[in-house]
Amino acid sequence: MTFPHDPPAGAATGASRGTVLVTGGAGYVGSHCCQAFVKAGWNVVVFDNLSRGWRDFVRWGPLIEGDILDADALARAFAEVKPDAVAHFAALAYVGESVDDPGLYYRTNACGTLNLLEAMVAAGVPRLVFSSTCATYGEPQLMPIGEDCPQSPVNPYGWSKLIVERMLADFDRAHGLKSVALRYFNAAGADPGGAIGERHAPETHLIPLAIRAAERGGDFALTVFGDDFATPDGTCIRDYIHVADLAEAHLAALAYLVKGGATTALNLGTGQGHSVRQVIDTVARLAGRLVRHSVGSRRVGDPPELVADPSRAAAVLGWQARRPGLDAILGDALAWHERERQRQGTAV
Ligand SMILES: NC(=O)c1ccc[n+]([C@@H]2O[C@H](COP(=O)([O-])OP(=O)(O)OC[C@H]3O[C@@H](n4cnc5c(N)ncnc54)[C@H](O)[C@@H]3O)[C@@H](O)[C@H]2O)c1
Ligand SMILES: O=c1ccn([C@@H]2O[C@H](COP(=O)(O)OP(=O)(O)O[C@H]3O[C@H](CO)[C@@H](O)[C@H](O)[C@H]3O)[C@@H](O)[C@H]2O)c(=O)[nH]1
Repeated sequence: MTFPHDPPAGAATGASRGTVLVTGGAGYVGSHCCQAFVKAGWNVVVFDNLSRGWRDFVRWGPLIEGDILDADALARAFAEVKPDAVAHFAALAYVGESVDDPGLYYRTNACGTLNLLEAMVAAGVPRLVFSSTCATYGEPQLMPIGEDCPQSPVNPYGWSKLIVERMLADFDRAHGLKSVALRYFNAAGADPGGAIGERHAPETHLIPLAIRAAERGGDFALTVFGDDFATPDGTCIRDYIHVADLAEAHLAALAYLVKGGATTALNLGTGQGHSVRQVIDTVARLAGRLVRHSVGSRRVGDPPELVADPSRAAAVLGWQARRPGLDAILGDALAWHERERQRQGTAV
């Protein structure tokens, strides 16, 4: 495989580091990464079908409206953009939906990514940063979770991402395509500058829903999915990682690949776990309002605790979360949701 689009030696120190094609760049994590890439001197072009993304989140480069299931559209995008690297966020990411409609998830996340990898090989683009997930670990017994923990997903979403990790190893062996699979724990928070934030429709994630319960008072109540887990307060524990920290890790991963780094997979988390109750209490304290909630039954497939050991990402990328702790994450999330509420003129 030849790599006609390699940036010239020294490009990394010049005005532009090159161009990143960002699939899923109109979504939550992808848009924050576009912002960080451009700030660091990369050009970005977003490739997104807007099925779950937002046109107003595409602010740092042009949008090519296209589907990763459309191999011809991908080929055209590579011919036009000639990217130096790809950051691949485009995927479907609702665990429950993946259980109900596994075909949709294997098609989009696995077949779509296969199309992307084949387009990269055909176009000679040698490096990829991929959004993987801690859902590939399933329900590990030992905390914190290191990268060598056995990967045994418990839902089709997790399997669809693990299959891609397998593809990445094979595409490196066969074609020399180098990649970093970043296994995020729970992405959370919003751009500290307030330009963009977490917007999913429908919204199923804990933090936006807890904020909605605080903002809407009597109108909406959060359901806590179980308080009988074997955790200190009975509710599930997750490792919430600020989306701006995720963006910095993506930048570090690009730099690592540009320097010739080997294909690898890394956890992105803070190493600290927080329970659902801690999230609710912190939102209530920061918002100065009650978070109306009731306790419901467990959600199928929710492990009691998922906390990262992020030490390998520190060693390989020189990265660590700079905004750990719920106050920083929830403070930025609250500020963004307040802006959204004002923008829409209604509660979100
Ligand atoms: N949010 C999290 O906590 C989290 C955690 C671990 C991993 N991830 C992964 O990170 C990535 C981004 O997650 P997110 O929360 O920003 O999701 P998101 O839904 O906000 O963004 C996904 C983007 O991909 C686009 N997309 C979906 N299918 C597409 C297709 N067939 N062709 C082109 N574009 C398509 C959507 O329109 C959307 O803009 C996903 O791959 C997800 O699996 C997210
Ligand atoms: O209405 C709600 C929503 C969530 N939770 C709980 O809150 C925690 C976090 O849930 P959520 O915000 O839905 O995130 P996850 O289900 O953990 O999934 C996210 O984090 C995963 C990695 O952990 C990623 O793979 C997924 O893409 C991403 O959506 C879990 O314990 C849920 O049981 C509730 O109690 N009530």
